[in-house]
Amino acid sequence: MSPLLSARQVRKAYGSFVALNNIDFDLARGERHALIGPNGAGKSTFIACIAGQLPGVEGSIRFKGDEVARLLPAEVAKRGIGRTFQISRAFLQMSALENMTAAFIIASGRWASLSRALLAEAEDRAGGMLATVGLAARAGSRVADLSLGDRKRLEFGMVLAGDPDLLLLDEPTAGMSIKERHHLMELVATRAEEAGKTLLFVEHDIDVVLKIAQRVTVMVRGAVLAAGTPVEIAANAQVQAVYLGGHH
Ligand SMILES: Nc1ncnc2c1ncn2[C@@H]1O[C@H](COP(=O)(O)OP(=O)(O)OP(=O)(O)O)[C@@H](O)[C@H]1O
Repeated sequence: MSPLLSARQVRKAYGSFVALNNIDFDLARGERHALIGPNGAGKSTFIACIAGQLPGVEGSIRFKGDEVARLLPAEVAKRGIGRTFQISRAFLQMSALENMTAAFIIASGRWASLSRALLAEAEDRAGGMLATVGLAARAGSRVADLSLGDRKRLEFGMVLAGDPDLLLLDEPTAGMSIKERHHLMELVATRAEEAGKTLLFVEHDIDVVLKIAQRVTVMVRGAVLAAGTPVEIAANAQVQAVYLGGHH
């Protein structure tokens, strides 16, 4: 089967600094794929390239066979690529339910013609999604009062509201305790599998990666060092050298 996403010779420079140097990368439909590597390897840059957030991306990124490398973020989203965002300050005073409702209204594309019926429907679906991500009991809580883990669950639910085929998660567990990290990523993996979503995530915790990912790509200094199953990657001498060699 042809890959859901296929990147070829992707290159991105910030001024004279080359952050991504001719990346080749394939993502199979339905797969949970982790992107790992030391700080500054280019992982976030690659995620941003796929999401259409960076100008001047060279090379090819095909999604469902179509070239998406130079589309705007909204166009990329429309084609079925969703990425998580930190909830912005303006929305922190709103409840979890209100944020999730907004996500469903935006996903419906009918923001401009908001009716009572649409609002009720969005609220209903938002309640269901909060339950799906384990936040039913926090529906009325202000986002500002949620724990980091609960906020990340909310952000994950909000990207699921857009019903993308491919979910991009850039360090979804940053700042969380080991236990919380495993809980969140188990939830993400289960929900992604149930909904038939493809998952590409950046994660620094190798234990989480080895448990959750079906395939792993290791990046170092803007290039792909290795790609394979978690077992292959864990046994790869070059990868071990990077992680044990003090570059991490
Ligand atoms: N807007 C920018 N302007 C200039 N250089 C940038 C910019 N964004 C990122 N870089 C540089 O590009 C390189 C890759 O950064 P990127 O954030 O993609 O790496 P990363 O693998 O995600 O790292 P981390 O694990 O620390 O998040 C780094 O050296 C970074 O300093």
